Amino acid sequence: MVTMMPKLMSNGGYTAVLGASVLALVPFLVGPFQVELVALALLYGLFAFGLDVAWGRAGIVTIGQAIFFGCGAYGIGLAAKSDIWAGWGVLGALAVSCIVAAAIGGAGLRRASSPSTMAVLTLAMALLAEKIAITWVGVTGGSNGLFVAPPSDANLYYWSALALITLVVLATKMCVFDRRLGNRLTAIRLNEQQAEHLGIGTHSTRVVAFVIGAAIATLAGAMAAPLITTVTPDRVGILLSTQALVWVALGGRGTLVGPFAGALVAVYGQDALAGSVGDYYLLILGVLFVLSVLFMPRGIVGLFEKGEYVAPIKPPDFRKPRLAQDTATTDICLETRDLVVCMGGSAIINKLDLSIRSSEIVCIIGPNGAGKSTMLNAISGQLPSSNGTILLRGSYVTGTSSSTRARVGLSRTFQVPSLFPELTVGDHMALARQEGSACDVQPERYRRLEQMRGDVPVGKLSLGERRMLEISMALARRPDLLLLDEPAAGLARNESELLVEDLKELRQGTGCAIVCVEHDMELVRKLADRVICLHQGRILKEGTMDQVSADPDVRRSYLGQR
Ligand SMILES: Nc1ncnc2c1ncn2[C@@H]1O[C@H](COP(=O)(O)OP(=O)(O)OP(=O)(O)O)[C@@H](O)[C@H]1O
Repeated sequence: MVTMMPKLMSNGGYTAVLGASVLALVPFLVGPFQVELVALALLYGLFAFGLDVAWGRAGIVTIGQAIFFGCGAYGIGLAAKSDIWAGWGVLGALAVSCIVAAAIGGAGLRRASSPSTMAVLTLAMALLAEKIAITWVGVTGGSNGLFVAPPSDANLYYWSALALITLVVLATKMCVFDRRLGNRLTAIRLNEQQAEHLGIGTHSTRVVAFVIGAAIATLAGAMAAPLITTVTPDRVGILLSTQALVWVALGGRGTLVGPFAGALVAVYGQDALAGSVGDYYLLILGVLFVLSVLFMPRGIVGLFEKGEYVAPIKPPDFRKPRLAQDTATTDICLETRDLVVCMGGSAIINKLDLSIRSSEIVCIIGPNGAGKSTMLNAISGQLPSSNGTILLRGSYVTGTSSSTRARVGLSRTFQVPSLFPELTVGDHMALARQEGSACDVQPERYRRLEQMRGDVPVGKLSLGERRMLEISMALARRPDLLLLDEPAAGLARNESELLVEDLKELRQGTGCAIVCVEHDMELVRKLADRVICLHQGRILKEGTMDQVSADPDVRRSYLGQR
């Protein structure tokens, strides 16, 4: 079995340790001023690394990351002002940062939000934080800021900073990137829709990543405060936030050393060019950002990258969440009552009553635009229903997310296979099993696909193989109900016939109920226990294929077109 996840950077941990060992020699090579400059650049790198957890790994566009860096710096400034142990300043700043990040993430990363929501929210928060820092003179010192004594021993401080950075980077790699959370972040970044349907709570996962990034930035800010010496409002502001974005883009998003490389280049560039280009340096930085996004999408590190790291996945125990139970639990697997789905002001699904038994294979047919895909989307939680109820295995799931429904036992596939670009077949299955079960039941053909094509990226698969892989992933959860949206579309006749055999083998082996939207009437005839013809969002006729196809209304509205 393939148990590897892709590819985020080459031998990341070793690179980090090797880099730290080389950097430890810096105090032997340069004077105290330069040592402090390198320390500050590395701490900016740590700040950018925190940003990269949010942006590079979780795809969260944040324009106000300096709020958290500044929070750490002000924590130390306030501790110095109050003459208390600096550790209290760090702990207080961490607590404030995590709470603020959780609040911003909770509000800005909801399912209904677009990426720009988070960008605008963090931008507004950074402007607000800067305003507060300027006006709350009694606490923050206003524009004059707070003084923090510089380190008495530059070399010792440098090594302490380096140790902290190495520790944070390795801990983040081992406890986040190489673990289940890291795999989830990869999945969400590559294909959020499929991640949801695998059962990954995309909202909570992203919020956790954002909070981790904020905590790292806070630590960086706290450690940098004695090097900055005066903590002023610009430490929480927009300029530093956008500079950090440039550092990450320049160094390489989603890599361990990229944010550090970007920060080092930028800080040293600024130092070297400050005299000659003055404020134009920011313009140069902006141009660098655009160029690196356009021509070096993986930044400086990407230029040297060969392989990427692989993280073992430990498949968890399969658990289904508890939901409110309906009183009459039967062998009914799926039930919709008076289901209404409105889009563009009209009811696409109109008071649909549907009942699917365990182990039953039901094919949904109907003319284009009848609402078949909409029905699947509403049942799987991708579309909200406007009215009515949906029960899965007797549990009310109306209004719940796709990931919750996946955890209750619903899996689905899409008209166009929804996979994770860049990942291999083995990666897909490892990810699906991480969220599902290690002992899933797969038809023979699917097992062979995984064994023989495990290392093949999905982009190189045929349509038939992609469809098989998508179904195979859906099965990793050992679902009670499998929804298939036109699984035979684009397949050759012999592939469709194999698909029928696969689905029957699956039903036989697992007792899973299957609801299959399909236009291929030959396939429907061979596969279905029951056929439902949908028309204008309502059931026009249901029964065996012979009963449905003999119905005059069905012939007029649908079969006449075929
Ligand atoms: N986002 C949307 N906003 C408004 N109307 C929509 C939207 N998506 C789909 N519709 C409409 O809903 C109706 C049902 O679409 P749906 O895709 O569910 O039909 P279908 O039965 O699956 O058709 P097909 O067999 O062609 O896939 C169509 O008339 C379509 O135009």
